Amino acid sequence: MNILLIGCGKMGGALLTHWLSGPESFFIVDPGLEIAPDGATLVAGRDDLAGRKFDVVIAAVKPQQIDDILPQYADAYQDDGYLLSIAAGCSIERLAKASGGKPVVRVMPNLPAAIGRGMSGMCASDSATDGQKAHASAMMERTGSIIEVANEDMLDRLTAVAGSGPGYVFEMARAYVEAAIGLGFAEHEARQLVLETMGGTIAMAVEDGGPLEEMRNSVTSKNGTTQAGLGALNGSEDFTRLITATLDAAYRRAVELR
Ligand SMILES: NC(=O)C1=CN([C@@H]2O[C@H](COP(=O)(O)OP(=O)(O)OC[C@H]3O[C@@H](n4cnc5c(N)ncnc54)[C@H](OP(=O)(O)O)[C@@H]3O)[C@@H](O)[C@H]2O)C=CC1
Ligand SMILES: O=C(O)[C@@H]1CCC=N1
Repeated sequence: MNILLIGCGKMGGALLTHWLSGPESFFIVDPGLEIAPDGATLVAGRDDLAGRKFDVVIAAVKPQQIDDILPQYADAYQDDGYLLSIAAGCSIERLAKASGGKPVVRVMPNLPAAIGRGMSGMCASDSATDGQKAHASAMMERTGSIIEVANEDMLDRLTAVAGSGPGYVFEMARAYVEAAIGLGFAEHEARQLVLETMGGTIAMAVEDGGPLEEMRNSVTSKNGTTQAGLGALNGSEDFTRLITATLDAAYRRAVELR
């Protein structure tokens, strides 16, 4: 199976590292790339394809570039080929038009796919076959977990939760480290304390599977240090409101990008 990856930046490149271990042959077009990753073939652009046809074309460029770039490759699909897009927001209708009417599978990955811990969502056009959906899903499973959502609006909501999610988590970790430095730790100590605390806590929550509120309470001694800290963090529910506003803003942006 031949696959053309259009755009091999932060997200496309992260996914590719796991895709390259699969059975497909990868061709990459990205003007910023000088050397192809091991096992892939770099092509300069549309005119460098020598009439080659692809079973899957993957759009991993910015949503704003889709309408300019994808039509250039509209005749590069096999008859039963499909388009897989990871572009935030960009609708199936727009993607189908830009690909010359090909079946479309929209996937929303996230950056921990780089270490095989991605969390993706997927939804497809009515024209996509079960085989095409199963193939896209299997590709994403090589990079972590995937769920199928009922419709595109839910994919845009998933983008706000999981696609952008690592950005919020990195920012929380950054602020947490900054505060630990403020309490007197050296930067490397603060980083270790915070990342091990966050990582260990998340791993425990996943392994336990119980209600997060109960797990939080199991740390919180009456009139103890955690209660004091949580009072400052979310005593008047400001943190809850902030997280809600964060997801709402990201979702609204996904809708604008449709
Ligand atoms: N980053 C993330 O965490 C996530 C991103 N996404 C989606 O992935 C897509 C890519 O985002 P991201 O990887 O962050 O962005 P990047 O800018 O890192 O990647 C886009 C790549 O496309 C290249 N490019 C530009 N023009 C062309 C062209 N004409 N043909 C082929 N390639 C081209 C860019 O090269 P150059 O830099 O030289 O312009 C760049 O390497 C977006 O649609 C985004 O919504 C989805 C989920 C998560
Ligand atoms: O910020 C963005 O638009 C992309 C999509 C999800 C994560 N990064």
